[in-house]
Amino acid sequence: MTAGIAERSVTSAVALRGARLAYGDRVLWDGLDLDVAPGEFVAVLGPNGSGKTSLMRVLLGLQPLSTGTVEVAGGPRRIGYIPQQRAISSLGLRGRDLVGFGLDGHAWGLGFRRRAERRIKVDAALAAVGAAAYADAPVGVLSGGEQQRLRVAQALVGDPAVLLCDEPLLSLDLAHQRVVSDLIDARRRAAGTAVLFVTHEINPILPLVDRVLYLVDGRFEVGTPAEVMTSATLSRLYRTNVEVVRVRDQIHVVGAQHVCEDEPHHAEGD
Ligand SMILES: Nc1ncnc2c1ncn2[C@@H]1O[C@H](COP(=O)(O)OP(=O)(O)OP(=O)(O)O)[C@@H](O)[C@H]1O
Repeated sequence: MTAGIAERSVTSAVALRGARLAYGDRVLWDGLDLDVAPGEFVAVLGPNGSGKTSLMRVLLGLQPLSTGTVEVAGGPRRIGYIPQQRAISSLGLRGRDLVGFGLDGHAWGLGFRRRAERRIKVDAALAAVGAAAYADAPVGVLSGGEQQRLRVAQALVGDPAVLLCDEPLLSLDLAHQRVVSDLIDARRRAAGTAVLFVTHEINPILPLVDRVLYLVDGRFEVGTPAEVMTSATLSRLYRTNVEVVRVRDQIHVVGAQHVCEDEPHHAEGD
């Protein structure tokens, strides 16, 4: 059975059943069953090439499953997506234009009333992320953190039922990491938006995480951080001796090469 994205009337925001994704002989994951509840925050972890971005692409309807089914509440149009950060150099684009791309259709050709409604939504999204002050500046002159706030606003402006975040904290300093993760957390609490958050670093978001999906080389584990982030579970996934050490409120993974949490972030374009 080939999967298609279907609208879903039941309670899960995202449901994967028997999901398998393979490129040729290479199986990224197989037999993946995952229900994400409205308002739930799921961290997606795993080393480079384990299939985290591919999972986002499946949920967006851009990549068909090899087998199994995927369903997203409201269909792909109710998904907000924060892609991996790339610096935007455009001087012809303003922040409010970028955020407006998160709404269906274009401002051109709309009647006065629809244009006014659109502007109200964009202004509200800009205000929610604290970007109103630079909404009319060319995006290319803004800092990485400012651009990232605009991407969050763009993902939220369409009132998503599901928010997919692909390493949204990459290249942000600690203060901006906090701002962006707090914005995402506030949204899911206020609007019941389900969040799937791809990251190489669980610690900055650990207080927010309800469950972890950990992908390694065709194997995976789903559970609470306390269930998944253990020496036994990660050693099984990595098929080598991995030690999970808790220091205060942080989790450190040591003892294996290619274990992602203690590696520095890979550079853009990797
Ligand atoms: N369309 C495709 N055809 C063939 N192989 C692909 C395709 N898309 C991705 N891959 C391969 O699948 C693997 C998983 O890629 P993916 O980008 O999903 O990994 P990831 O976990 O997000 O990695 P990273 O942490 O490096 O971003 C990679 O080895 C990649 O080269």
